[in-house]
Amino acid sequence: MIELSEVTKRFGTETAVERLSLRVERGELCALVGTSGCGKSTTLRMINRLIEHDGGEIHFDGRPVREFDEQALRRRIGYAIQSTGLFPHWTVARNIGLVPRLLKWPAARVRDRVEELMALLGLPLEQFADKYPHQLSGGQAQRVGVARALAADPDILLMDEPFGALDPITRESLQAELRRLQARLNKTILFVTHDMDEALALADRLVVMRAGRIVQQGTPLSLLRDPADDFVASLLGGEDRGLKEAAITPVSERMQPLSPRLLPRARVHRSASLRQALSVMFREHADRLAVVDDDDMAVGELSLRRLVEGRRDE
Ligand SMILES: Nc1ncnc2c1ncn2[C@@H]1O[C@H](COP(=O)(O)OP(=O)(O)OP(=O)(O)O)[C@@H](O)[C@H]1O
Repeated sequence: MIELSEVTKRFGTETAVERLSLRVERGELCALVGTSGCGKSTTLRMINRLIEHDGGEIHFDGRPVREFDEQALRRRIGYAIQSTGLFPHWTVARNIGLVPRLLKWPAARVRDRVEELMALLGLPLEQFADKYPHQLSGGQAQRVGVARALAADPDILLMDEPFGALDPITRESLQAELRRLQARLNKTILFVTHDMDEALALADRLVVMRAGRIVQQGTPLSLLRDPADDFVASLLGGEDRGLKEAAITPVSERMQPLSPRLLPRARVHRSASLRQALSVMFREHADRLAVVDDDDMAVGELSLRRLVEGRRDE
């Protein structure tokens, strides 16, 4: 879907990205992480040619991006950024319909698409369609930005901290929306974030960059368990790595069958994370939990020992 081979970008004498090779497969959600200034945004912007690369090759759908007409390329690649980039004098509906209108979709189809996206992103039409960006909260504006990026149904979404600067609750609900969209629409997403928990929770693949290069890539679990060096280990959370691993491992993976022993009162849902289970144990002073389903029926149990040692028998 997107393939970067030995891509380099220099700004004057400074090398922002150096011989970077990366392949993002169709339907994959890939997160770029790394310290400030390591070249994440530059990498993203070279893909849709907001920045031209100096060396190497970038392919989109099997063709070098240089061969595409720039505007045509950008209409096929959704782009959402933290500052949203909405046009201030346009209504929400007009902002969302921008790319479909540029693609000369008939007016009725544009209208239907805008309505569909507003519903998808939890922006009720009556309430938001005619508002202007300055009348929106930060989180609502970011939803509009994501809706606009999705409007022409691009196969690829590039997202540069689209949920930055949001409170944790709004952020979590937008992350959940992104996961749903990803599952439903099978988009290829390349995502830049500073929030390691966000990257670990959302990404199929994590790509760690340092000084313009990739230092390690793999699934969140593989990187947490086996960071290539101290830099990766500390970026992923240092001594908190264990808890971060627990946060992305569901209880259902470690749960044991119900034993004949009396079921503990403290309980946790089967879809909760091991980190949440640990938190319940800590709060309830319990070393064993009942694992329950949506109907609050016990479907298994989880001991502290099993939670902690689970990996031994994997
Ligand atoms: N237009 C530009 N002109 C000159 N230097 C630039 C330009 N854009 C980026 N750079 C430099 O290139 C390097 C990489 O920048 P980039 O924005 O890609 O980093 P980043 O990893 O996205 O950083 P952050 O996490 O802080 O957003 C930085 O050192 C930056 O100063």
